[in-house]
Amino acid sequence: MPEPILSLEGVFTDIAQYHVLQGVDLTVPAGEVTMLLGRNGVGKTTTLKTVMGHWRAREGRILLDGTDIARTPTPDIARMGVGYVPEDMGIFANLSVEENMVLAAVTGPIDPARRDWIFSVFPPLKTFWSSAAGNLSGGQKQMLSIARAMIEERRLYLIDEPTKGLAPAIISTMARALRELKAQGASILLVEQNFSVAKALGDGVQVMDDGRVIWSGRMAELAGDAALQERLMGLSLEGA
Ligand SMILES: Nc1ncnc2c1ncn2[C@@H]1O[C@H](COP(=O)(O)OP(=O)(O)OP(=O)(O)O)[C@@H](O)[C@H]1O
Repeated sequence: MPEPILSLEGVFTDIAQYHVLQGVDLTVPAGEVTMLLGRNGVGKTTTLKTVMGHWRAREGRILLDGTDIARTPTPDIARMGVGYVPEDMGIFANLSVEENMVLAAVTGPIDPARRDWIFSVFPPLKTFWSSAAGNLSGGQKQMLSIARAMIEERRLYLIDEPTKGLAPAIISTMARALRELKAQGASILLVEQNFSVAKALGDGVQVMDDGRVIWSGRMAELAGDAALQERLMGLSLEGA
């Protein structure tokens, strides 16, 4: 198993009076795609937001390549090479696709080679480069959201439900983009409810319930064990 690029150790996060994360322990091995699975409302999004510093852990350690970032400001976490794709996409509707991308590049101007690679992965972003992001289709907005995280090479991507509500052809485009990222050596922590996508992309799996990780292992093991899927998530990956 490769060294972890990210480890959470005993992370507790409160939102208002709610104890949402209740001692999350998880690791993301370098160069792997780690799926974060679990029923609705168990704390997957809160886990990503806590890593990114949008919510602050009350307790616990968040180690990025061994450095504790639990108290690090979010912009510094981004500059340390963590890209975040939020569930609500986080794009600026009134700005053009280009302006959205320029704002997402945290270390300097956009590298033209990187931009051309993104155009090859998501061709509509080239077509609509000067258009307002608010006028894009739902799938194109999701492409822009992922492209914003990809505009600079990151060590770790935190991606929240990138295929939610999308048509199958666009889901394939997303899956291809994530595979290309991985092929470049990036590590990815991915929340994904579409199990055929999860199965196709995931190397490792962490399953959450009630604010904790209740199972971790290899995707091949979970995908091949219907009883385990049922026990962990009340769902079957069979036939997905
Ligand atoms: N801003 C908030 N205020 C109050 N409660 C919140 C807030 N954000 C999340 N929660 C609660 O925290 C719990 C975990 O939410 P979270 O979004 O992390 O779950 P999730 O596993 O990502 O779920 P889903 O799959 O539905 O997105 C839920 O009970 C949710 O209602």
